[in-house]
Amino acid sequence: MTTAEQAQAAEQAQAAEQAQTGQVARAEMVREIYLAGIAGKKPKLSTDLTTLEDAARAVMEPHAHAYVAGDAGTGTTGSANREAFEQWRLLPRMWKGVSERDLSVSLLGQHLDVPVLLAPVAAQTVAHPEGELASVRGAAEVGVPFVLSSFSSHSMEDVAKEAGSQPRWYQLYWPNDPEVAESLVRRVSVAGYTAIVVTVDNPTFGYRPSDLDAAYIPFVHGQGIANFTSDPAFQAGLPADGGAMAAVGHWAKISSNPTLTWDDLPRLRQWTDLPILIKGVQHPDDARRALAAGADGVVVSNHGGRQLDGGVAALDALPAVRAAVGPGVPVLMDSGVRTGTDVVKALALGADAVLYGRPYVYGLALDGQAGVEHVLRCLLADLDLAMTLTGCPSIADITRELLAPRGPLTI
Ligand SMILES: Cc1cc2nc3c(=O)[nH]c(=O)nc-3n(C[C@H](O)[C@H](O)[C@H](O)COP(=O)(O)O)c2cc1C
Ligand SMILES: CCCCCCC(=O)C(=O)O
Repeated sequence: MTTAEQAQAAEQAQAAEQAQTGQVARAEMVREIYLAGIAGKKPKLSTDLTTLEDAARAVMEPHAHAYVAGDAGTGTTGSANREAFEQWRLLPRMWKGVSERDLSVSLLGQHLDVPVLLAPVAAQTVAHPEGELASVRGAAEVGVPFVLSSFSSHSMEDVAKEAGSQPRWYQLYWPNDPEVAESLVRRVSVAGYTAIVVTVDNPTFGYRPSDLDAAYIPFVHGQGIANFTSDPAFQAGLPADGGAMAAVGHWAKISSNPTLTWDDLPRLRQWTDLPILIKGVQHPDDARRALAAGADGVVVSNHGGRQLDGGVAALDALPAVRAAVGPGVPVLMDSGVRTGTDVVKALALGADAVLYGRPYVYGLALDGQAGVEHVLRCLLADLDLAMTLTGCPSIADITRELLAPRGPLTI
């Protein structure tokens, strides 16, 4: 071996050792909340999600809680999302050597410590004054990547400064103004975001009785429009003497875009080299069309049941979408994911990773950054334990064989 080869081998050995140590440290961190509980240390916030949501409801302004919790119409899509997870049971396997678990995945060429990202949630200052700044810090602390909503309360640049080294992605609501759309997209890469998630299930706001009864949506009150008010192309379209209300009015005019078709996607490609995921896909043909139009992957989602009432559960749509796009294409899912075992079920049915939505907003409302961290630690501890108990030392071990439909086994 030459000296150069020896040095390279030593470097590789060191990198492998560091990865191993990092992995073990992560597993310990993930389990911290569980081990603390067993050791008799009471957590500040509940580790039970229903209790946590009740506590959040008690501290949040009623209209803010209505906005976060709200579903479309009679809530049947929201209920279907949860029922779909209940239809499946885990069938664990024993003696699979699970003393160490590796929760990491590789997606779009990026290393993710865990197969969970924070879902884009608009206007987070309704839950806590620090909004997305606290959420992204909490996520970074536990190694969870963040997807920032187009309609965030803080600008993408300000959020980026708080994000640490975890990957951050940007969710795009493609505005009905080409100059603003292009300007936003170009800012995304400059601010260090590493993927764009284009949401397609929102050509208009859903029919949400809780918001209508409370006569409240955050944007009308100037919350959730920071990416626009900080944008030069948006500012150029404002009347000179307009003031804050003019910004809200202009935002309302361009923020939703029912004109879009799949033929528009190549235009986005001209503005960015970043990978593009399409969020809100439910029909397998739409997944195929998204890829044909230039997308790199899809997010199976019904927006947490907030858009269309009476829709299919996202988990029920997932296997057909996976089958349509084939094994190598990134497929994420959200809508109804609440626990570590839900994550295992989604992965077993074809997702590469999940987006986690409302629960972290409840953590944010209860205790800012620490609340988000708490909720994520609970989820990841539960996921780590679920992998241990089902016999999965790595994410690749989570396969369809782990699942059985409710009822007697037919194996
Ligand atoms: C308060 C709230 C605001 C949301 N804002 C956005 C948004 O700006 N962009 C987007 O793509 N999805 C948005 N979503 C949808 C989430 O990204 C995700 O699809 C949904 O929360 C998943 O459902 P779950 O929270 O019930 O699991 C929002 C969801 C909530 C609850
Ligand atoms: C016209 C689209 C408004 C979307 C608001 C943010 C969102 O996705 C949600 O509340 O859900």
